[in-house]
Amino acid sequence: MIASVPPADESAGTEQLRLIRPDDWHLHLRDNELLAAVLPATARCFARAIVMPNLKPPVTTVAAAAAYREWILAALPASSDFQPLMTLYLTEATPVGEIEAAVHSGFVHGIKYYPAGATTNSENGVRDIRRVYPVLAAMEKHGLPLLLHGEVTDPEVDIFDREAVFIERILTPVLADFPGLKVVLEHITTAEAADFVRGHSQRLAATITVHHLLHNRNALFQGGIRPHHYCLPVLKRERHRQALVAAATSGAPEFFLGTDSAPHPRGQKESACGCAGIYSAPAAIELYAEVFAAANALDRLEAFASRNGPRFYGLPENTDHIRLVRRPWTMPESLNLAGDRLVPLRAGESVAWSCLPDPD
Ligand SMILES: NC(=O)N[C@@H](CC(=O)O)C(=O)O
Ligand SMILES: [Zn+2]
Ligand SMILES: [Zn+2]
Repeated sequence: MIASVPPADESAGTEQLRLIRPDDWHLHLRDNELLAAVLPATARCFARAIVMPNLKPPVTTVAAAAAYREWILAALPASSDFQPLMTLYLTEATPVGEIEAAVHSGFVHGIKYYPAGATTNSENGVRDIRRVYPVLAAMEKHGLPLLLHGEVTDPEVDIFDREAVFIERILTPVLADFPGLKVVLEHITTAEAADFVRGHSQRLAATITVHHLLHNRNALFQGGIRPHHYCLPVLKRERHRQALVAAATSGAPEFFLGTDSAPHPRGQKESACGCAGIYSAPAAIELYAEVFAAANALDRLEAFASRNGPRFYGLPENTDHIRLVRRPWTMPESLNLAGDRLVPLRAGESVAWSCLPDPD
């Protein structure tokens, strides 16, 4: 929880923004102590979140997603009406019948594709996309979106090119073979990805994280190695960051907010082989506001954060609001986690905006 948000200041002149309450269309909530530690940070501002299924073991069935959903609901603060939107982890053994069950469940909103070995807990992911073609056909038929971690794992491909090569080798053929399939290219990191998504906007969308909007790859090596800025897909060069800011702040409906907030205990980040993932939830909407303010596009933040996502997923917009006030506060150096600590994005530094509930 954020202890350091100052009390509301009604003084004239403080810049304020009222937004339809936003949603997070790409989130890692984890389980056990981590779930309890991180859930309030998201629920304080976001109404809903697409919850990623890369637990150990992965959430591969509707029954497992139902149990995980109950677990999340039970871990919420009593006053919260936050809604987890569940996903299933696609494996080469996922039966077509699971897709029908997912559609009928009413709480599964997408199927997550991890190329095996591409990222955290992706060992059970897909090695050969052709093996899941019958499942993709069922998703196309039922209108259930495919959510992609869009990086190839071919060790011959440079890590900075893995997203662009994924678009060429996997995404392009999948879109051609399943012309009615709805697809989200998750956490895009390159100008090429933004251009590609723009060119297929009827049925292809993309989430954009706040860390890819704020930072380029220099942030990984600022005065020394910075494990808390390591995530996948890895941060790219400045021209890509600028292209992502242009896409997010354009208001175009195919781009929407997905934090990819991905907490790992400090001990697993500050390590000789540290985990990939940036924990951004404690200041997510506030940091997006910084990005939009810097681009002179605060009037487009509501489209990106609150309207484009529900429209793509076929869900209603939220009816309540939040208030963002330009009032700085300091993010703690680290946050509580049973037996360890969590180091959030912007640790020990100032965040320009504060998020408050709207009184209405
Ligand atoms: N983004 C990351 O760097 N890590 C994510 C997995 C993912 O979204 O690829 C995680 O679960 O830790
Ligand atoms: Zn991913
Ligand atoms: Zn993720």
